[in-house]
Amino acid sequence: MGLLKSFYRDLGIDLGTANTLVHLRGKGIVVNEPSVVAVQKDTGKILAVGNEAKEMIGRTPGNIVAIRPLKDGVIADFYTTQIMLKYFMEKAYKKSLFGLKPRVVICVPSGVTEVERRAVEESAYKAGAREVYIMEEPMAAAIGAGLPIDEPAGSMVVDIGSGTSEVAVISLGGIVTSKSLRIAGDEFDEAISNYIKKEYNLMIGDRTAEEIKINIGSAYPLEKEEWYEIKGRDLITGLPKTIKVSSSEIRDALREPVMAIVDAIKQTLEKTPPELAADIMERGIMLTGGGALLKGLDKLIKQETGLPVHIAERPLDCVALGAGKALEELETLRNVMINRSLR
Ligand SMILES: Nc1ncnc2c1ncn2[C@@H]1O[C@H](COP(=O)(O)OP(=O)(O)OP(=O)(O)O)[C@@H](O)[C@H]1O
Repeated sequence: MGLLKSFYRDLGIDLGTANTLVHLRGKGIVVNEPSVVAVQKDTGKILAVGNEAKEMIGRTPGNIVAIRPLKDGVIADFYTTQIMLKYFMEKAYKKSLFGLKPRVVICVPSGVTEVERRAVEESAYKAGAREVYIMEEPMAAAIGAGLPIDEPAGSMVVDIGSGTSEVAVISLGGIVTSKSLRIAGDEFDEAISNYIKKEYNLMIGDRTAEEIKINIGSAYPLEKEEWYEIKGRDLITGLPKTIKVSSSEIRDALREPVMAIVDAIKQTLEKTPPELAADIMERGIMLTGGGALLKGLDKLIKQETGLPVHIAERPLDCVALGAGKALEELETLRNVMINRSLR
């Protein structure tokens, strides 16, 4: 196979806590599935991965459990991550990886330890990669959002995923200053569950909490406040119960984790060299990741920082698009990788 043809096997992977996206060179994003694996409890046998696994949960006998092998953006279960990664890579090619041995760019949160980074690298090799490049998520997000990362000017990207939020200032292809916090979409869901439990004695599931967040969750007062009906289990009677919650209640419930992200942005701005801060004042802050879709988050950040705030065109796809682009322009963007290793 010719060198050029072999490049078309390159994969850019956003191995996310909630979703994994795979970008295949020349094709775009070809896999976008939940980072979930269905496992038989007693035998530990893996029954399904991704969409299929998510669909199985709750609809099958109780001995099948859902595992999210990543927690807070890092690998919590190495073996399951490796199986999941292999499945998604094969799905990207629509065939077995046997003999393909692709080059892979895979993204990790900027705050990870050496051990956590190596675990990601190792799982990609075990899944069948030939060459692995590790890239920091905010860098990939910035490239995917179309920010001019190699210019000698400062750009700020805030990537809010489900496990981690990353704030970074980028200039000349490098991260100048950054902050990574393990507060993101999952903590928003948890804050909603806790609020409903405390105020209404109602137990709700993770999916319901996420549904509430997506439907009526907000960070800034809405033009028209909304109501949402939810079903759960009454903690006192043990019986099913339905209640209605308002968007303003949910906004209050979300205040703490949302403000933690706003504070991280402010702290990063304080550490930013003045020239780059001046660039950011002009260009504004770019929001990426699913959390960027929380209603009014852009308005709140604008109010709190006084800076213009933009939401990326495809916030959920930015990291995978950026990883894919980095592979396409490997020669010019090589310096944006943390490391490259060959087997
Ligand atoms: N419309 C929306 N409003 C608020 N949150 C949303 C919306 N759509 C998706 N989300 C949230 O975005 C998060 C998923 O985002 P994303 O796919 O960028 O994260 P990830 O890459 O899986 O996580 P991480 O980068 O932390 O590993 C989830 O918490 C999801 O609930």
